[in-house]
Amino acid sequence: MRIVHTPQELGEPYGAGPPRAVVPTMGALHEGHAANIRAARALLPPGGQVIVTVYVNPLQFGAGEDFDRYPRTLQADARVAEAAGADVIFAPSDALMYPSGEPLVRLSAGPMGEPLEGATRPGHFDGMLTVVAKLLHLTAPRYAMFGEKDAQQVALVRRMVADLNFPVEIVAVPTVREEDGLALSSRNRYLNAAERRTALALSRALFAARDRLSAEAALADRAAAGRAPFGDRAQALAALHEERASADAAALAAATAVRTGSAASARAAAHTVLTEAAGLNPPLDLDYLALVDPATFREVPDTHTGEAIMAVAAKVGTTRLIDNTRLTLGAPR
Ligand SMILES: Nc1ncnc2c1ncn2[C@@H]1O[C@H](COP(=O)(O)OP(=O)(O)OP(=O)(O)O)[C@@H](O)[C@H]1O
Ligand SMILES: CC(C)(CO)[C@@H](O)C(=O)[O-]
Ligand code: BAL
Repeated sequence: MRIVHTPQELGEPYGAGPPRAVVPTMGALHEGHAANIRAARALLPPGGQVIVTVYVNPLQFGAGEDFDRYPRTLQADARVAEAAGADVIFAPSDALMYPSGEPLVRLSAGPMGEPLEGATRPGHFDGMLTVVAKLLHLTAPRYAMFGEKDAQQVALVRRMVADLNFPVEIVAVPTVREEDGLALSSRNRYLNAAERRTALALSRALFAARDRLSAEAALADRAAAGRAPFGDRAQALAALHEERASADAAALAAATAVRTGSAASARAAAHTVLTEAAGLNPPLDLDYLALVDPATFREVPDTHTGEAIMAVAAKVGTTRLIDNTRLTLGAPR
């Protein structure tokens, strides 16, 4: 495996050589990145080239964010990339990426870039799309891999290549998690042990929403099959092994108005976990919990049925983390 710094060193330019798959990263590689690299390898025919880009893009960081302290670990990254099956790391310089300094012309993410990450990090997605466009020009891949952990990012990249006719297929890779559920992230290395315990609330909130929906669906199926109903709603969810049921049984018992499989139900389950984590030491400082339409990243109404993305962002100490999961909201029963 080679580390190169210019597009010329990548070999045949602009699609003339064997097909390429690119994995754009900011380095500090972990198993999540490795999954992207393995997925890239699996897509290519023999002789194809897997390129991992490593570039900490100043344009997508706001003032006061962690650009300066972001981990830069190129030699260790090379070992992870090679073990996962990459052929080359492309680590461009600032001078190559931004030859005239801060670019006067840049891409605009538009309305899908405004909520959630876009609201907390103004300009982040314009900077991200601008660098991704440049990396795609420089590497000329057939495929480009992006993690579902950054759900709004991959949705925006898909729109960019569709709206601007980029000749590349965007491939989304499922989120890799630690055994206890924490989504792998380069920023996890900022966490001490106590902060890491608090940070677990992000994934636990998402799982609580998912479990609530599946417990409610099972409950409705049971009723539809004519089997005896449980004593009350809380008892029913507990019997169906919903993780949170015992902790918020009272709230559930009172929540008779909550429709089976509804957005409100999912939001309530997640908020129970996040509220509890706000009282931990150190506390979880919630930025947002959102249940959004995957096509717009706008909040879905309580009447929404079908696919939705539940996304969460929070700070623990000085570290800001994000996570998300896909949920299917049921029709009213
Ligand atoms: N746990 C994960 N599973 C799968 N893909 C991931 C995971 N974490 C990051 N990725 C993907 O790897 C690519 C590069 O991400 P990046 O280098 O920013 O790493 P990161 O771990 O997300 O870091 P950060 O801490 O900055 O969020 C992105 O497409 C991202 O979605
Ligand atoms: C896609 C990306 C490499 C662009 O800088 C970055 O946003 C990331 O690491 O997700
Ligand atoms: N993982 C997305 C890149 C960023 O946080 O800037």
